[in-house]
Amino acid sequence: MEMRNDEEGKELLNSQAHIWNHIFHFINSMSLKCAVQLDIPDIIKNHGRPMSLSELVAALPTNPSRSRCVYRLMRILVHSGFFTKEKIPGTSEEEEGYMLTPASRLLLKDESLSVRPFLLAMLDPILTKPWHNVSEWFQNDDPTPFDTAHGRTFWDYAGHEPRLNDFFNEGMASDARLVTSVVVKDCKGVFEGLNSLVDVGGGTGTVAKAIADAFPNLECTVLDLPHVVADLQGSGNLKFVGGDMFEAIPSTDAVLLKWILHDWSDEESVKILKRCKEAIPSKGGKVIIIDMKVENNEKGDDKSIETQLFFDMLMMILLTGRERTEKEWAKLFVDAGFNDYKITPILGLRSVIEVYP
Ligand SMILES: C[S@@+](CC[C@H](N)C(=O)[O-])C[C@H]1O[C@@H](n2cnc3c(N)ncnc32)[C@H](O)[C@@H]1O
Ligand SMILES: O=c1cc(-c2ccc(O)cc2)oc2c(O)c(O)ccc12
Repeated sequence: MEMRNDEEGKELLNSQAHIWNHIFHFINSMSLKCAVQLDIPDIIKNHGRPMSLSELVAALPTNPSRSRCVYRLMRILVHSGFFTKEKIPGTSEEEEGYMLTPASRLLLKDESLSVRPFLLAMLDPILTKPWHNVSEWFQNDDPTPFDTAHGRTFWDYAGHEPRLNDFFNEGMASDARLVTSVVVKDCKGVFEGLNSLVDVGGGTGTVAKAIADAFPNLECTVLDLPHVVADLQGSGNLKFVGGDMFEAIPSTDAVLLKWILHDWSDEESVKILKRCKEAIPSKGGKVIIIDMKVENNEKGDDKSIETQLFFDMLMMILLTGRERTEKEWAKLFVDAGFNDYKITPILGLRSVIEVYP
C-alpha cells in the first residue's frame, strides 16, 4: 500500500492503531485476571492506606526478581481505571501508593456484589476456548462454538465440572443480589396478590429467597437442573425442585424467568414460554421476565451499546441465545400464545417484563 498524501498517511496510521488496540484488547482482560488471581485488590484494601510498590511487592507471593514487573502490571491497571495512585500520608511528597477504585472494589472477595467469580469463569480456558472455534462453527452445524470446542452443551459441561458450576452459580448469585435489591424495593406491585411463584432456572435460589423473605405469604419454588439444586434445602415458604423446564413446570400463580430466555433461541424460548403458560391460571396468572431489552443499534460511543453487543456475542458463543429488542420479545409472546405484556425498565439495560395469558 503506497502513501499518497498527508491525509492518507494519517488515516493509515489511525487504522493501524485501531487494529493494534483491537488485537491487544485481551491484554487488559488478562492483566486484570492476573491481579485478581494474585489477590491484589484484597491486599490493597487490607493495607488500609495508599500502598507503595515495595509494600505491595512484599505482600505478594511473587518471586522478588519480579518487582519491576509488578510495577508494569499495576501501571496498565491504573491506566484502565482499576487502581489509582495517591500520595501516602506522612511520607515525602513524591511517594505515591496504590488505592482501589469503584471498579476494583467489585473484585474484592467478600464484596456481596462481587464480579470476581464471573471474571475468573469468563477468563478460564474452559470459557475462552470456544472463542477460538467461532469461524469453524460458522461452517459446521454444531449448536454453539462451546459445543464445537468441548463436544457438549454449556449446561452439560457445568453439570460435570464443579469449578465452572461453582464460579457460574456464585457469579449469578452476586448479580441476583443486585437485581433483587432493586426489584423487591421498587417493583413490589409485581408480586402483590400472588399466592405462589416458581422461579424457573432459579439457580441456587438467591432471588427466590429474597422474594420469599419480602413476601412471607407467597409460596416460592425454585426449579432448576437436578445437579444445581441437589444439595439445597428450602425452609419456610421456599422450596427447591430438580427438573427440566422444557418438560414441565409446577402449577403456580406466576413464573419468574430471570436471565433465562436470553440463553435460548426463539424456538426454544417459545417452548419454555408454552410450558409457563400451561403452569399458570389463564385468569390472574402471569410470567415475570427479568432480562435485557436492547435497542437495534450498533453505532455510537454509548458504553451500554458495547455491553449489549458483548452479551449478545456471549449468548451466541456459549449458548443458543440472543439479546432481544422489544419487537423481538413481543413476537415470542405472540408465538407462545400470550395476549399482552408490560415492560418496566429497572436497572441499566435490564427490565421487568410482565406477560399475561
Ligand atoms: C443464566 S442462569 C440464571 C440463574 C438465575 N435465574 C439468575 O438470574 O441468577 C440460567 C439457569 O438456568 C438453569 N437451566 C438450564 N437449563 C435448564 C433446564 N432445562 N431446566 C431448568 N433449569 C435450567 C441453569 O442451571 C441456570 O441456573
Ligand atoms: O457466562 C455468563 C456470564 C455472564 C456474566 C458475566 C459477567 C457479568 O458481570 C455478568 C454476567 O452472564 C451470563 C448469563 O446471564 C447467562 O444467562 C448465561 C451465561 C452467562
